[in-house]
Amino acid sequence: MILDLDIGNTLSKWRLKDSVSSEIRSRGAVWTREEWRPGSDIPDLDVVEAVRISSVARRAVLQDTVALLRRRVGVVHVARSTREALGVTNGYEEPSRLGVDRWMGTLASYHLAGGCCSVDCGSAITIDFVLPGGRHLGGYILPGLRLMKESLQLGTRNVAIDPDSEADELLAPGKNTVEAVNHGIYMAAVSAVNRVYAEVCDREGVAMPLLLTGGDARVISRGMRVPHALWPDMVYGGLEACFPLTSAERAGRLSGAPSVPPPVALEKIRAGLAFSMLL
Ligand SMILES: Nc1ncnc2c1ncn2[C@@H]1O[C@H](COP(=O)(O)OP(=O)(O)O)[C@@H](O)[C@H]1O
Ligand SMILES: CC(C)(COP(=O)(O)O)[C@@H](O)C(=O)NCCC(=O)O
Ligand SMILES: [K+]
Repeated sequence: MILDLDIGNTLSKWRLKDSVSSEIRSRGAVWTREEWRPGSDIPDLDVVEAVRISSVARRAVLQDTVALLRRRVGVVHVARSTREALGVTNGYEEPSRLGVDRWMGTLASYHLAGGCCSVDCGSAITIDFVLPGGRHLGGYILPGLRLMKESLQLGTRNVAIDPDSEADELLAPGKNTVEAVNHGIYMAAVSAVNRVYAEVCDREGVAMPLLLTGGDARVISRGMRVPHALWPDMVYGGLEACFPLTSAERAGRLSGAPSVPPPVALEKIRAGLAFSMLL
């Protein structure tokens, strides 16, 4: 079995993948914290031959996790943000500073769709662009839904937005504090992603496929005005592409990769942008 770990600021996600069949056997998540407890937090390491890790948690968390895993597992791959990988050149002045989850998501999205926009709706919402040809432009970081809500300190933090709510309802004026907060942060996140996508496509003169991942991807997806695909395993996809271990991965097939709808024509994106400026 292969153990894949995606350690984010809020949740540490894991999944077990069969190294022969490439099937996902199990998955789970625990709150990101200082210490991992094998058995309760992560599955039985006796069945694991190799581990791949993407972590944006504090350095000490990663170091301890790697030390623990190296004692038990023969192969441990730790992903890093590099200047270039898989045909993509990192747009950061200091490439190693780009969050490795963004780098993994970007590499996976480019592998699947070519030039694209990849959005990760987690603790933070990150929006990254790669042009056709592989030049990563850099991106945008804004607070995620939960962080925005917590920062208001109105005692609404534990009332999550139902991911099945209709976008129309979430965009309507709230009639109590919980609603007003939930609808406000939703409006902030969704309009930022829609606007950033349109602005960058306009600026670069190319309509790019759009891919979303992260804990809040499903609800944000409902408010998106342009065609896009959801890819819950996008970060894992980057790990698969960087450290291929199964025959499917070596053939370039990434788990759970969605079919990506073609973007709308650039003229339409520009018309939408021009319209929003007039209001
Ligand atoms: N069941 C859930 N538990 C925790 N967070 C959730 C859950 N469902 C949705 N979320 C949202 O997803 C975010 C965490 O998503 P995730 O992509 O795992 O973030 P990160 O990679 O930053 O840890 C939270 O900030 C919260 O807004
Ligand atoms: C921006 C992030 C905090 C997002 O983390 P997440 O929401 O996935 O937990 C993470 O990618 C990170 O720590 N990045 C380093 C800074 C940067 O990318 O510029
Ligand atoms: K994120």
